[in-house]
Amino acid sequence: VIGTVLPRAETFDYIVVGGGSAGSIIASRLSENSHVSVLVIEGGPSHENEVDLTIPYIYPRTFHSRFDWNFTTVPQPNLNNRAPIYPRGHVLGGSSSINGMTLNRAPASDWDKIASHTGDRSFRWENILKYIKKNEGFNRPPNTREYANSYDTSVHGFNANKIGNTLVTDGNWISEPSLGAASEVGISHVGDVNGGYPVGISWQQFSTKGGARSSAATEYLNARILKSRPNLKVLLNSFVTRLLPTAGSNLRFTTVEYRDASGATVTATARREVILSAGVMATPIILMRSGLGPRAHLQANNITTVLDIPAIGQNLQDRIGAAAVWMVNATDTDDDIDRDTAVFNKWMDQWNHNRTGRLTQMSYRQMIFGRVPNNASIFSTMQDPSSGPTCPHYELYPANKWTSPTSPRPPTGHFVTMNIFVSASNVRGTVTLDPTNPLTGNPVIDPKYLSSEWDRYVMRDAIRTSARYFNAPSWKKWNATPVFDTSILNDDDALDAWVSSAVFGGVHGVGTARMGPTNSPPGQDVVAPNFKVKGVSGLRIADTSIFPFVINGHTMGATYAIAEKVSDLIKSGN
Ligand SMILES: Cc1cc2nc3c(=O)[nH]c(=O)nc-3n(C[C@H](O)[C@H](O)[C@H](O)COP(=O)(O)OP(=O)(O)OC[C@H]3O[C@@H](n4cnc5c(N)ncnc54)[C@H](O)[C@@H]3O)c2cc1C
Repeated sequence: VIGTVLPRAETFDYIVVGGGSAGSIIASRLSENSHVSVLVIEGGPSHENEVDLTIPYIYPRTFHSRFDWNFTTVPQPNLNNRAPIYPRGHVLGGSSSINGMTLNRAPASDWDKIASHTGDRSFRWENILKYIKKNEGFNRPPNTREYANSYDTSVHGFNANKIGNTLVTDGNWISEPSLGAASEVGISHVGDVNGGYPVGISWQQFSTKGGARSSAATEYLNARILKSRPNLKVLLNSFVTRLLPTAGSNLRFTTVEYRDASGATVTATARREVILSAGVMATPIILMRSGLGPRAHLQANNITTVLDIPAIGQNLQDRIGAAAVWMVNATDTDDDIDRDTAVFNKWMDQWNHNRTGRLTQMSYRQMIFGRVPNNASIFSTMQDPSSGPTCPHYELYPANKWTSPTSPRPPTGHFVTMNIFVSASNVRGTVTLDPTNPLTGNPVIDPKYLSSEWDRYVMRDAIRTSARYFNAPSWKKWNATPVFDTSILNDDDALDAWVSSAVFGGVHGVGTARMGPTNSPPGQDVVAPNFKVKGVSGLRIADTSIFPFVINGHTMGATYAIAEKVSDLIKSGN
């Protein structure tokens, strides 16, 4: 059942706040039991029949659209005071409906680190894998060239009605120099990026199915499911302002206040629990508006503190990216798809005809995860913040076209862009209330990008590695030529200055309602390993905000895994 306004008398066992990547899965799993009633309150519209959310290649059209909350960060001093965009999905399926569809899981050692941090072994890689598989429908695209050692079936799930995970194995021109150059500069081949040990070069996997986006909404809250479950209701275009203590106890948070699609401010109360899944930005904001958060900050915004939880809105971690562009003499890059309508229309016709061709995926074929060398000078002053020797410090992601968002594409020429991400960042930023409008204003996002020497060091090392890769023999045939001044590579200060101008921010934020051990001191962490908010009752959080530290890969897959896990916990009465 889908709607925009709720009949007042209706009550539910569970209310899920935010029908996003995690929320869609949780609502769907809980309502598998027809005796349990579930309400989802989602701020955005439906994903159904929206072409920009369906055709993988054109996904950037969703930025700045009605499907994006359109957040920006505060000006970042280390980015020449630029304030990058911080896109978040404002639609059923949340960010999984607008994201780039790169399907990674955190490396095995990240999960093991979460387990040791929380004291809960069920987060260990070998234990979380069952939730990863439960969520997945792995498939190879049909009729494409098979590359040796490009996937490992033992780490995948094969569930037809779950998130499609499609391996890229097509022989686009870029694959040969990409794999060849990696091997020439000593980057090892990884049989499956999602096998838990991603350091090296591997074939990309995308959350697509049959040439179209496969999201938490398309698989878990699609029209078929919504129609067949009278016990599941989804309210769209309904903005949750805060949670209210439920009558009888000021520490039981099972009442949700929201502004419905008619503009009325109303409440709904769950008989059992509220699950807050509004994402890394909105979850801490909703908690703070509810009187849960750092006391001084709440006071400054005229909000009465119900429980002082200093960790809320703190510990924001992300993976920033920068784009370094190289010109090539190949003619089969994706640049012409973007700048020549006739070329785009040709591929569009093919997609419309049978959902095949270039628009079924993004401009990526391989991805490289790397580490700075063990003997790097940075380790004399700084501890390695990564989760261990098999955890990446950075990611290199070559795109078969010009993708730099900080400089416009030239009208002619063909390009390869190396997207460079810092993975194991040790920067921690904040998300706070808008002091001019604490109840409905946008989150004030300060990720403190590049504020640590570690992040700057990793960025430099990654860029230099990418230059070695493009200078390797396999790229000679394609005459790979940098579009930036390579003299910066020999000068740390010049490289830092280039990075400041080229970084485009992050989209993999975590940590603003972080999970900690059951018995950690009050306020240090927000949720316990069972996802329950510490110190209050009736409330769990399940979304990217709970991860205690940066996920060293793209975050969607890890979010799906915890959504499956929390659903299981709730269903089994834990
Ligand atoms: C542009 C972009 C590209 C990305 N690319 C990739 C990628 O290629 N691979 C990858 O793994 N990860 C990617 N990510 C990151 C990944 O998508 C997110 O980390 C993940 O989906 C977050 O899941 P979530 O459940 O925490 O939040 P979301 O999926 O964002 O869900 C939150 C939901 O809550 C709703 N909501 C928020 N506030 C309110 C409110 N006040 N009232 C009611 N509803 C509310 C939102 O509308 C949304 O539906 C990308 C993200 C973006 C934005």
